Amino acid sequence: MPAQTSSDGGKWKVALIGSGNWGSAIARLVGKNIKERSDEFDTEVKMWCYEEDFDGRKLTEVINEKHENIKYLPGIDLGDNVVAEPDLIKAIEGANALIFVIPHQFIIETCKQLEGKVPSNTQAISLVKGVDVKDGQIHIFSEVIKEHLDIECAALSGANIANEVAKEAFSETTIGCRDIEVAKRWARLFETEKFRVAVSKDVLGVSLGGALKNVVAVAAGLIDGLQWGNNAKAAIMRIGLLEMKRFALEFFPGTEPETFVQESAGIADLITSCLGGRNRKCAEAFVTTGKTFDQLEKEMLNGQKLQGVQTAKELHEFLKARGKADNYPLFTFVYRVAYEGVKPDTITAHI
Ligand SMILES: NC(=O)C1=CN([C@@H]2O[C@H](COP(=O)(O)OP(=O)(O)OC[C@H]3O[C@@H](n4cnc5c(N)ncnc54)[C@H](O)[C@@H]3O)[C@@H](O)[C@H]2O)C=CC1
Ligand SMILES: O=C(CO)COP(=O)(O)O
Repeated sequence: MPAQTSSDGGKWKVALIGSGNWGSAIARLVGKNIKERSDEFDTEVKMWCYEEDFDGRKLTEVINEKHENIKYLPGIDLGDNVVAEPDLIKAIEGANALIFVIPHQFIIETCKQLEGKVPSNTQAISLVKGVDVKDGQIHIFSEVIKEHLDIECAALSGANIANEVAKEAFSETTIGCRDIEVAKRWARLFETEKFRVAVSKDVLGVSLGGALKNVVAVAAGLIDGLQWGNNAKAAIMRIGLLEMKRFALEFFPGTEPETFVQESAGIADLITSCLGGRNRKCAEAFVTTGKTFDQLEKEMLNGQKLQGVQTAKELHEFLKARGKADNYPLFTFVYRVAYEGVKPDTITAHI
């Protein structure tokens, strides 16, 4: 069969920037898919790893020997066409399709290292859940990546707990991409029978659903820690979803409100994160142990990163500068609990 072409023509050579819990699960999924679609994708997938020692050895060496990320996704075979690479520039060499999948706090420093080194016909997609707040401005990471590297950048987000996707349990996701041909090609790269992809033009809504739900998931975890039960948690999800949508529409004109209620990147991600995510888990322990979020991240996540608490801080900085913190009471409450010692059990007086 001849190679399929898309708006940029020819085969895509894919590289992943990131190799954490979600990064590794996605590397496995993409690596497996690519083997079956070698007519339009190069079969080898380079996966950039932020190098570290693990049991006295380099983590990348162990990943490449065992085909398993024993630290961030233990027990899952990544496949022999996924190759870990500690050098960022080598990892993207020859690639024309970049998947960004690192914790949001590291995106800017990583993009800076890539500036001027990425050919202009490269396509990118951000799987990062978070927002960038700087100098009173707020941006989604697709925009940040586009700005730094001068390339197009789509977004993928959904109800996608990494360990479940890695085990091939059924999930849905949403790709936000303005160019429909490119969107379809990203969908062919990611879609499997068990990982169902919907395509939308709403890059903003897709990105903001993933970023903002992390803050709501922290609130849901506080409710679990307080043992207030399911009615209370459902209320937090409902109030949180409305706050997410309102924030997106107020500060990101052009966001499609339907994305929040119709797409996996909206309500479904909110639900799965409030039931089973890391933000939820650590927030529950915050109440039951009295430890700080920094301590809990270190003790409970084995190197994985919390996104919701830092996002609450970034949103607060942005909203406070505009005198609008009180208009977003749930986001503001999470910030105050994490950083100002406000007691979780006062939530009903705040929201
Ligand atoms: N884990 C999950 O279930 C899901 C995560 N996401 C999102 O995907 C993004 C990436 O998450 P994960 O892959 O789970 O990461 P993770 O939470 O497992 O983070 C650990 C990764 O960060 C890397 N890291 C540490 N310091 C770094 C630095 N200075 N520069 C670059 N990398 C560094 C580590 O080497 C490791 O690969 C996040 O925004 C997250 O919200 C999205 C869907 C599901
Ligand atoms: O984004 C996620 C699921 O879609 C994972 O959320 P956590 O970071 O809270 O684990």
